[in-house]
Amino acid sequence: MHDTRLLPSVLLAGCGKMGTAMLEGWLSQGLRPSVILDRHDQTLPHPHRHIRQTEELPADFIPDVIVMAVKPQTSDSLLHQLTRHFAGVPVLSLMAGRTLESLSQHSFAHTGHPPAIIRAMPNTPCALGVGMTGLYAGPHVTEQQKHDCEKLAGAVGKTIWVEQESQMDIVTAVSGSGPAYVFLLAELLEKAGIDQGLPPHTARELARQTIYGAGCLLSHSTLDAAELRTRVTSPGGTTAAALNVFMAPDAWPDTVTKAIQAAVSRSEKLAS
Ligand SMILES: NC(=O)C1=CN([C@@H]2O[C@H](COP(=O)(O)OP(=O)(O)OC[C@H]3O[C@@H](n4cnc5c(N)ncnc54)[C@H](O)[C@@H]3O)[C@@H](O)[C@H]2O)C=CC1
Ligand SMILES: O=C(O)[C@@H]1CCC=N1
Repeated sequence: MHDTRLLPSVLLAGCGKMGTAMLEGWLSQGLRPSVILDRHDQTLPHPHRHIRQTEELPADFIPDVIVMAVKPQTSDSLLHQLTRHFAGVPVLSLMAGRTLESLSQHSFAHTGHPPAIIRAMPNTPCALGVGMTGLYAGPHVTEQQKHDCEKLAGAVGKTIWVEQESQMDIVTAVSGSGPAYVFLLAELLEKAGIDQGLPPHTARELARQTIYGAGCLLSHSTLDAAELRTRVTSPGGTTAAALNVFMAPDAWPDTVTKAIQAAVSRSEKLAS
């Protein structure tokens, strides 16, 4: 009998930046005995096991969910081997851009089972339990399989289901890649503070804590982001002076639109 207080067991294929972020959160919550497959060494608490290649899969192990967290460009042969080995086990694919159609080609074709694939697009704040994961379920997924995948994603942050697969490209561009945009803002704020004459450690502390504090305010407030912005902006004051630069039509509004379009378009290309 499974311990229902624990998260579903996983075969986590790929434990790099994203796989590690999810795994850290899962381990801190309690995970049924799982296997992590990665070429690189991993230190795991008992009873979880690390293997370097599929040939080392323990004979007594059947996961509740196969989690694919390798690069989308290099996943095909691994997916092929794993879905042959674990026929009928659902696949939770974290891979940007890989569509159900392209994943299906490399999965259950040989087993006679229809592919049970759920796509998920998490982000690295999952490591601290404050991630955001968009989810999309394919047609052959049972309610129990959806529930297991949502439990895994929900253990490391918020989850949201999208109704059309094409929307996963937009989720990827907005929240999957999103932390990188915020880290870039932190870098640029820190640099600007130094350029204006602050000591580096002071500029770093100001930039980081400001982004953290603004993120907490957004998370706890029911107000629109625009209203929170307005509450910082005194008429004729310092914020207005900076926002006049940021909000010029060819500045942030245009740049953010173009950047998100570029990410969506890259996600679409990764499908082929
Ligand atoms: N990094 C991020 O913020 C996010 C990444 N993703 C998705 O997660 C996936 C992984 O991305 P990252 O973690 O950034 O990449 P990564 O390169 O850090 O991790 C991939 C891991 O897979 C392992 N690996 C690859 N092929 C293997 C094989 N055949 N056998 C054993 N181990 C193998 C590598 O050793 C590496 O540790 C990608 O598909 C990406 O689209 C999704 C959301 C966010
Ligand atoms: O850059 C990438 O392709 C992955 C997907 C979202 C975040 N990292």
